[in-house]
This record gives sequence, C-alpha cells and structure tokens, in this order.
Amino acid sequence: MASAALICDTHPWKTLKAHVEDIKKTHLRDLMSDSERCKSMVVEFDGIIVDFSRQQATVDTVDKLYNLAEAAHLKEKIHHMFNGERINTTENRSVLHVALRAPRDAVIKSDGKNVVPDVWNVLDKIKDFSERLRNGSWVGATGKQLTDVIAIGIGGSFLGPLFVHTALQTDPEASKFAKGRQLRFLANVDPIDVARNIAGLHPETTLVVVVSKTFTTAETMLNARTLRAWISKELGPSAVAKHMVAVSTNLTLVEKFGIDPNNAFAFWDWVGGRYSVCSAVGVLPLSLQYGFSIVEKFLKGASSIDQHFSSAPFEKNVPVLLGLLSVWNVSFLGYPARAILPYSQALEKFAPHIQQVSMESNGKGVSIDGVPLPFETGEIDFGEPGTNGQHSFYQLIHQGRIIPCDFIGVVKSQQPVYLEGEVVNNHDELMSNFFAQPDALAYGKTAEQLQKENVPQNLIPHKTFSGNRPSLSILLSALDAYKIGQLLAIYEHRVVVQGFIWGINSFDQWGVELGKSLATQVRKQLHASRTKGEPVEGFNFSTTSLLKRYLEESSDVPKNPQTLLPRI
Ligand SMILES: O=P(O)(O)OC[C@H]1O[C@H](O)[C@H](O)[C@@H](O)[C@@H]1O
Repeated sequence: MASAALICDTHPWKTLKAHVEDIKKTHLRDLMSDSERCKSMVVEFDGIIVDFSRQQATVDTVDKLYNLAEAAHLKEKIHHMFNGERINTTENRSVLHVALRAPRDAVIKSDGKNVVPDVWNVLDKIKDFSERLRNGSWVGATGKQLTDVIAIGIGGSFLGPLFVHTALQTDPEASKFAKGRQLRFLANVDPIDVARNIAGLHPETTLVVVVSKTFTTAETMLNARTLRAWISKELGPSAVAKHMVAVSTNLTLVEKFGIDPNNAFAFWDWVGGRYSVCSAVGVLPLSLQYGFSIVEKFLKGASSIDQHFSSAPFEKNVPVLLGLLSVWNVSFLGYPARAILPYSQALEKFAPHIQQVSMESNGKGVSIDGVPLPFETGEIDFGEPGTNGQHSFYQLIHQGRIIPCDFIGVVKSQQPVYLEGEVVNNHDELMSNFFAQPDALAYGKTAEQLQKENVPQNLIPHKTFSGNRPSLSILLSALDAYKIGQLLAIYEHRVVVQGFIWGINSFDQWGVELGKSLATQVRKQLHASRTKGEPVEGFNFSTTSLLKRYLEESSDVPKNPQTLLPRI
C-alpha cells in the first residue's frame, strides 16, 4: 500500500496551526460573553447535553476542524469500521465492537459473514446460564447456590466490567436484582489481591469466571490456577467443573486449562480487549450480578450512540465533536493531558477505564503506515470523581498547568438524600460544584478584582487565577444502565475519532510487549536461582544487584512448595 501523507502535511492542519495565534488573543471570559457563540457550542442527543462553549475555540475553529476531518477521511474511516473492514492492519483484524450491542436483526459483516447471529447466540447462552445460576438450577458441587462471583481478568478484561459494575451498584433498579449477591474482580497477580478477593468467601458458594481474550496473559492464568487450587483444596478437583467458567476467544486453551467448553463464553478477534466490555467479558459477570435484562439496557444505550455516531452529521455528532476538540487541545493548543471528572461517585471507575481505552489506543509513535510521527498523539488521561478531586489535584488545574477537563454531571441522583431543615440537598451540593468549577477555570480571577476585595498586596499574586482554562460539560439526565452504555460508547468512539484524525492504528498495542518479554527473562532467572542455585546472569548492573538482593532476602521461599493460600 502506498504510504499516505501524514495529516500534519495537509492544508487544514496548517490552517489550524496558524489559527492558534488568533485564538490565543481572546480570553475565554470574552469568548463566553458571546451568547450566540455559546448557543452554537451545545449539542444534545437522547438525554445527554454536551456543552463545549468553554473550549478555547470559536465557531470558526470548529469549522476548521471539520476541514481537518475531511482531510483525514474521517467519514470514510468510520464507515470502514462499521463495514467490518480490516482497519487494524498490524493485526489484520476488523474492529467491530459495535456489533456486540447491535439489535438482533441488524446485519454487520466481517469477511462477508453477518456476525450479529453469533453475537446473539452467546448473549442467549449468557442469559440462560445467568438465569439458571441466579434461580438456583445451577448449583455448586455440594448443592449450594452460587451467590458470589469472582471475575479474574486484567486490562480490557477487567477495567470496563469494573466500571459498569461500580456504576450499576447503586442504581435502584439494578441493585434490586443484585440482592444477596456479590461480584468481585481479581486483576492483579499480587497475592494481596488474591487474599482480598477470597476474604470472606467460600468456594462452596463461589463461581469463578476466568476472563481473558487470549487465555495466555501470565497474571490472569496464574490467578486462575490459584483459584482452581482454592476450589480443589476445599471441594476436590471434580468441583472445578461446577465452580469455574471462562470467557475467551481461545476456546482450545480454555479446554486445556480444564474448563468444559460448554461452560465457555466466546467472543471474537474483531473485538479489541479494551473495547470488549459489551462482549461476554462484561455481559457474563454483570448478568450474573444484575440479571440479563439490566445488561441488555446497557447494551441498548451503547447501541443508540453507535447509530448516532455512524449517521448523525458532524455538527450534531457527539463523539465526532468531542474527538475533534481533543485533537485541537492536544495537537494545536499543545495540552498533553485530559482530566475526566465525573460528579458522581457511581462513575468512580470511569476514568481508569477510559485511561486504558484512550492511552492504549492512541499512545502511538508512528502512523498506520509505519511512518514516524512528527507530532504527539494521545493524551495523558486521569481523573477522580468530584468533589473529591477538588480537595486533591485541582490546585494544579486552577493555577498550575493547563489541563482540559471533562466535567460529567447527572441531573437525577441514583440515591437522593433529603434532610429536614437543609435547603440544599446532597445532590444539589455536589452539582453546585459541577456548575461552578468550569466557570472558575474559564474566567479566573484578576488582580484588579482582588484589589477591590482589599486583598493584601503580597497575597495578590498567590490569589490570582489566570483563567482561560478549557473544559467540557456533559450533563446526563440520569445514570441508569442505558445511560451508562451511552457514556461508554461516546468515549470509545471519541478515542477512535482522535486516532482516525491522527492517522494511527488505535486498535493494536505493541507497546505492552517489550516489558512482558523482559519479565519472562526475569521469571526464568528467579526459577533457576531458586531451584538450582544458578547465579544471576545476563542483566545490567542495576537489575542484577536488585535481583540478587531480592533473592537473598526472600531465601525462605520454599523450593517445592505445598499449596498455601492467603487467609485474612
Ligand atoms: O484479555 P487478555 O488476553 O487476558 O488481555 C488482557 C490485557 O493484556 C494486554 O497486555 C493488553 O495490553 C490489554 O489490551 C489486554 O486487555
């Protein structure tokens, strides 16, 4: 394939570069005084309002970004994705996570084959299995009902399901279905995570779901063997069949591990790990906890955004607009980070999930054709729920570095609290901050204002806020399963839009491989030194010294250990 020109060589990119100077001349507080501008910088879709008037941008900027989208062939690339083309060229795969939430009668093809029936076969199987487990027709080896689930998985096989689970936990409708049940996630190979996960649980009433796209991830497989030992030790090896199931694309390895393929829930190589929460990766554990009907609502929410993303004109297209604005912030205004700040405790695991979706997708150094990029891609994503973050890192955001912020608020709380005699309820208090923070960032506070307030001269520099700091406000009408699905899909597509504009492959992750292969070398050394007393060899001075110290100070580790499981 002929190597395509880099986006930075196009006319629209250069025009935007030149446009930065114009934008920097006007402070956000002046931009905000133009109500016509503000009015045109709000989009609304299906109960979600996105106000981007506090971006350092004008209507002209947005028009220029549309030109950039055209130069990047954004429309065509979105179409190619939905069309099942193999746009993940380095792995020769299509990218079809949208098929995971498509209605039963939809037609989405990969290699000429409609994949939607396969998706629904697995969904039907999950529905059936989760209903049997929840109503007690599937019981454990001793005949007891399985009320607790530990999902073992890491990265994309963990963060998305954890986010959705955390968000549903306090939803009144979902929580009704979760009474008497527990869902836990074992991600880290750290034995402390094992200890914390099994604490207070008994194998007799626990189902372990091993979630791994490849079924080769070292941490997940070791944790799976650990929990298999936990079950066997207590209930005998034959109990594993009743207490362990799997989610994977690699059913051969599932069987090799000793899990009955009938108790395996498949997905496909056209689903990227970080885009897999709508596959059995998320749907199985969440259905076990909340019932399939709740999870179906979540899928419908995501699907509503998929339809919007693939069909709405760019001026009204939420993920497209958000993606373009992120490119503007990163590539033109030069802001390397983005803070995701949900004013909802239920969304406390949203930023960690989007961190993987975004940073693993777009943290690339070469174009999709392998050409080194002369500009940075991706951004550093982080975040915490408001108002907690305000009492932690907001200082830096207000007076230190400029970090574009996403403020996410919800109109109706999942769990309202009203106190007699209190005029402002908890949710109003929370939302007062959601509305105030974006203006504090945009407007700032000048030395003149401080002088008028008789602030002592020596404190004026410390109390001045430069303002002119961009943010987005996203207001959701509520936070139920449907809205959670919508929010997920908006961010997934936004990240993809950014990657499409930058001309990179947002669907591979070669950058995680090097560290993994070096760990294999260390693992072999630890084994050889412990079992055969072999000296530490083949590492640099620093690693050799640290490894020696580690081996010396952990010399009490048994060479041929008996199974020992943590107990707390
Ligand atoms: O689902 P698995 O195959 O176990 O992979 C788990 C995770 O590990 C890898 O290192 C990748 O960086 C992630 O994208 C992936 O989600």
